[in-house]
Amino acid sequence: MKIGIVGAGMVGSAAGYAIALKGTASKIVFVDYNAGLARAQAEDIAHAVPFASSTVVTAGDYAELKGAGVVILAAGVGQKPGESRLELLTRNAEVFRQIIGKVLDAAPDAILLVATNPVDIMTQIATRLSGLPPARVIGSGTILDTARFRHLIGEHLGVAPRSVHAYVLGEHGDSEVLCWSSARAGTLSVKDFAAQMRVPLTEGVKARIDDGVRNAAYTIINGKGATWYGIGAGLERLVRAIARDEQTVLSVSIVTPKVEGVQDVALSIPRIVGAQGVVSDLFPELDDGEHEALGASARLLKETLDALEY
Ligand SMILES: NC(=O)C1=CN([C@@H]2O[C@H](COP(=O)(O)OP(=O)(O)OC[C@H]3O[C@@H](n4cnc5c(N)ncnc54)[C@H](O)[C@@H]3O)[C@@H](O)[C@H]2O)C=CC1
Ligand SMILES: CC(=O)C(=O)O
Repeated sequence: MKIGIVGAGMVGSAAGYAIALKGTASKIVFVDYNAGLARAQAEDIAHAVPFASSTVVTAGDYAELKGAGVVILAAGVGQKPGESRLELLTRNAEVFRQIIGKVLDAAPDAILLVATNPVDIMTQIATRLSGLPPARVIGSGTILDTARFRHLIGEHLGVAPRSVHAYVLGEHGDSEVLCWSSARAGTLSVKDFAAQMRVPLTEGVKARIDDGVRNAAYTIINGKGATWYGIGAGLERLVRAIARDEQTVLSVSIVTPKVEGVQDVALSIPRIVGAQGVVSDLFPELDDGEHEALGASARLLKETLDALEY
């Protein structure tokens, strides 16, 4: 499958690098209004390919996206230290106004994968601007937060993160909901796993993990200016699920008819992803506190979108 990546900065290039190393795509095309940057990223990543796969990596104008099965949207500004994702909205909504039409003119059949922040609202904007069905405009949503959650649970319990089955729901942002009530390690609830392994899983430990997940972006941005490896790998995972029609469960954001009483809001819940995009939503079982927090997250996203004139 041919993949387009619009926005050849840190996130776009990390996604391209992960896709090229894994050989997930036959071809990658970078597009950026900084054409020199797009060419440089493509050339640099192409030099990694002989070690790993046979992916062809190039750069070009929007017309070069013709035939792409997936186009990743990673164009726009990122957070400065201390800035929230929601504060990027006005600037990045303008970027999407400039690029979505051009992407669709060249690649009308592509599934759009949105990474630009605030990713849930940008996904809703991309859905409206493109006129595509919600199932084909997928925000990376909490795919990254879910990975962070699994990493920290695995580290604490002494088990591989791939054996941890736990999800972060709602906004990819400050109001996200760590779903402890259904978190499992292997076949056990994390509570029972911790008891069997004699590892404490106190409210204090949970609060530390919550803080580590919720504030990871702020911490990393303070240290190196931006985050890119985690989301680059997450975007590759999503492309793979689509390219190979995997029917894999991933926590991603699409416009959803109703969540906790809030209508038409883009946020993350676990969903099945395959060649047609999102195939099904899987509403998880939640405890009362998680229901309430997911409702608050949905209302925040909806109100923020409604306040934006576009
Ligand atoms: N969804 C997620 O989990 C994550 C999302 N992000 C978000 O991804 C976005 C990109 O972040 P970075 O790659 O670090 O930023 P960056 O500044 O390194 O790259 C952004 C690129 O977009 C390009 N661009 C800007 N406006 C454009 C336009 N109108 N047309 C074409 N290209 C345009 C710029 O030239 C630049 O190369 C940000 O909004 C950031 O917050 C970052 C990390 C994780
Ligand atoms: C920047 C961002 O959204 C993240 O790393 O979670």
